[in-house]
Amino acid sequence: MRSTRSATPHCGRFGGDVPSQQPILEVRDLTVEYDTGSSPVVAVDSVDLDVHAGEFVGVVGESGCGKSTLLFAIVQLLSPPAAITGGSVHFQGQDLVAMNEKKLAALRWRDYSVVMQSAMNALNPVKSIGSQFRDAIMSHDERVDDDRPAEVMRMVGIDPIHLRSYPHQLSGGMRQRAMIAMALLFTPDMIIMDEPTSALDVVAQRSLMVQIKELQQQLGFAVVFVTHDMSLVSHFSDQLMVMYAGQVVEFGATRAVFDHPAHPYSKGLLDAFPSIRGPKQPLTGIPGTPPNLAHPPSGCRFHPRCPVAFEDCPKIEPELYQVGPTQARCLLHAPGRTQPAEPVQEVTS
Ligand SMILES: Nc1ncnc2c1ncn2[C@@H]1O[C@H](COP(=O)(O)OP(=O)(O)OP(=O)(O)O)[C@@H](O)[C@H]1O
Repeated sequence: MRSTRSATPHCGRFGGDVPSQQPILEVRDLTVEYDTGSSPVVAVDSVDLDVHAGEFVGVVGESGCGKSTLLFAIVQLLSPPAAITGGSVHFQGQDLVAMNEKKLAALRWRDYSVVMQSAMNALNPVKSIGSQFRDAIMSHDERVDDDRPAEVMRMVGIDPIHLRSYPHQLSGGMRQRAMIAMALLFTPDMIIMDEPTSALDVVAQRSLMVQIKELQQQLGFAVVFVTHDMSLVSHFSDQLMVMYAGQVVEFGATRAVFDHPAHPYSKGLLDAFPSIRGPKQPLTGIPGTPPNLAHPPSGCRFHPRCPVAFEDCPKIEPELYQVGPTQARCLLHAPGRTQPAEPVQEVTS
């Protein structure tokens, strides 16, 4: 059986400190388009991301900003009309974009696993959990102890007797836990999770998140975790990537982004959910709606909704600028620029 690892402290590419080791996942300039027949929908636009061993990276943003497309592109599970049109994904130094399906299948489950939103869709309804675990084991040329399925079930808090159960015989929370158990069969180096708790009630969600975090700290795997729930990432992720309209608009240590959001969109997201720390504040949403990614706004994509937009925002495309320990794609932070006293435009709600 593969050995377990211990987590090492480190931080991401934009985190401010010097990473302690090579990233296990290096995403560079990754671009994904949906071919819609007319104008392509650029759902992921030149995204960079480094993930180090044992790191928990949260990816947040409103619905439709490209979070799931990014995850599917990283693990090479996109299907038409989506396609990677630029950039690279290296996992442990291996180029996943150039890799054939056979080699990818050998890496999946063993070196990295994927846990999606709905276990009911991911699990085969006509096979018992144990039989699906055996299929995953047998598809790899890897020796695994006979009691490993029972062991991973125990790790996620499910009685191994349920290896005999079919997915429909388990509750939603148990199915998600069973998916996570399956993801742990080979003790992978990284688990990619796309809103794994979104179908659960708040209590089950918390308990599953705590368990994921404990397992991550105990076994040392890295996690890339997509959610629209800021309170989840505030508790569990080390690094935070905020996406808007297919782009990374802010990246940094989670605490730094929460304490001092550098992008007006990050601030809007934070102001839209209740904080358990500090004084009670009225919740404010973000006015307007995310743009159509086939025709994104000119300049800064957030400018039509931004409360502090100024005259350059519709004209100049911002880059990711270093802002203290984080990076933000906002012209307010462009070198040599100063913040105007008043916004120059009305925000549409
Ligand atoms: N099959 C498709 N054809 C065209 N455009 C698509 C298709 N699937 C997704 N998109 C577009 O790609 C963009 C990104 O979608 P994606 O599902 O990755 O966003 P998301 O942030 O994960 O949203 P959610 O939180 O709702 O899952 C959206 O604007 C969406 O309209």
